[in-house]
Amino acid sequence: QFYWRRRNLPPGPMPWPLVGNFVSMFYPPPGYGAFNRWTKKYGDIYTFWLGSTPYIMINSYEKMKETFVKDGDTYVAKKPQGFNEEFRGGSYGVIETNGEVWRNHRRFALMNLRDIGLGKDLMQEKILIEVEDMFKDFDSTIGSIEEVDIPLRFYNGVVNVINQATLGYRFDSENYNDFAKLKNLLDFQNEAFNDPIVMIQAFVPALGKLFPNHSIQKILDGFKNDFYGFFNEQIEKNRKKVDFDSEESDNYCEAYLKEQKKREAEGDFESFSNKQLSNMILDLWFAGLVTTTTTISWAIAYFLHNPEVQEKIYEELDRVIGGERLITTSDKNDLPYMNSFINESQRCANIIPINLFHETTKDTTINGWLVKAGTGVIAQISTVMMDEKVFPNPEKFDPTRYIDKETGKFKKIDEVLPFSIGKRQCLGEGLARMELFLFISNFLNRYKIKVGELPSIDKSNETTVTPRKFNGFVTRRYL
Ligand code: HEM
Repeated sequence: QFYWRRRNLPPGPMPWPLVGNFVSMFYPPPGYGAFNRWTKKYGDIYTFWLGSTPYIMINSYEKMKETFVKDGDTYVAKKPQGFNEEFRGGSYGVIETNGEVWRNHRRFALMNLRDIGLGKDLMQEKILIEVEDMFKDFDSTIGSIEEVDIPLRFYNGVVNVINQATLGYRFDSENYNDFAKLKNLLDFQNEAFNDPIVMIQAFVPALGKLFPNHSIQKILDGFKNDFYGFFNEQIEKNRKKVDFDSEESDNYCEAYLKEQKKREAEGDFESFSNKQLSNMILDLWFAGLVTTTTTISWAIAYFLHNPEVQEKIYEELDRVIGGERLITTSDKNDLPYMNSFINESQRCANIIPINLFHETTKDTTINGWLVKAGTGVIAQISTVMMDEKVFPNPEKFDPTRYIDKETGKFKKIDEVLPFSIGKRQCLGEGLARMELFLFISNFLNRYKIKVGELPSIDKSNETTVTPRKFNGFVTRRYL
């Protein structure tokens, strides 16, 4: 059957019965090796099978532009995944929905992010409050003989940014227990999905029955009530506080509840439902938290591994900032090396070894192959970010790749696309970029870091790219 179906698809690695190419993807983990190998062998378009579903992989920036950008509407849909709909109780949220639901809610979320301050200085102010809180926390550890968990401090800050943006409040000492409970759930979920037997069930659900202790359904059931319970409780608290007469909203939930009321008054009880709201908050929370914190932890790990990078960063900060004042986005253009460092961290951390699963919305042609509507397609960003033609010696961490030799300014390279490409490009890109810049530059400006043991930057022991864990000491640079 595979043989028959493969005849009409771009050539690629031979799939195995039941699992397709899933197993080979982990030789070696987390998958870059296999995708690179196949790109070299079959070119920038080939077919990869997950279980019995084929996905056409797009592996160069040029082809991504031809498909996901120039013909965006054909590549806009996500391929529905059964386990996801079962978890949510239907098709809800923004990450996995299609058509009108997706379009309306993506637009509304983007508009709201802008309104609550992304386009103005308001979002920056909120992030800088978290930066200062992180400073207080780090400062209190100075002189202690115990090493501190450095990535955890960033995690706390990023959680507060996303919680402020979605629900309008931050976690502090008074509600720390809520946060601790939530963090346990998130850690549990992250670890569970690092197990290949769990991951493959997303594509071959029947395998769950063979491995009852690793059943994806059991794992999802284990935390879904707690997650929805937490978000629903916060939504109801918010509902009680909303001033429905005011046009201004301070967070996503408040704006949503106002829109809901407006639509209900017009007889529309469907499009802004309560269930959609809890799923939207879940999506924004999940998509925004792990990605950003994982990237920051890798950036600090690369910093620790590269003394020459440390020197250049400190030299630029001393020259341009020259003291402990807070760095803001208005300093961004004057810190080309810092921007290059963050860019290279995103490229090398390459946290999404296989991008999200799309499908074609109509019959089309890819590289001369006729492709039917509903065929899986993936913009394989991790391969493009390791393309040795664009990034010579791609394994090397080298921020100078982005420094223009003549002007000394930051130079954008299109192939660095951690936020993906096309109509479903990351909805939180603006927020994430602001967070990465403000958290990382302010931290490195204020502190010197010393760690007993360098964090590992080897990814081959895990099936996904997980946050780096490390402890160390910090001291103030200017005191
Ligand atoms: C360093 C941080 C981040 C990275 C690397 C990242 C990366 C990505 C990628 C690769 C996609 C998939 C796009 C595709 O389907 O091709 C995506 C989608 C998405 N991201 Fe992010 N993201 C980050 C931060 C955030 C933040 C902070 C938020 C929330 C405020 C967010 C919300 C979303 C949402 C909602 C989607 C789905 C968009 C849609 O389907 O229309 N992300 N992100």
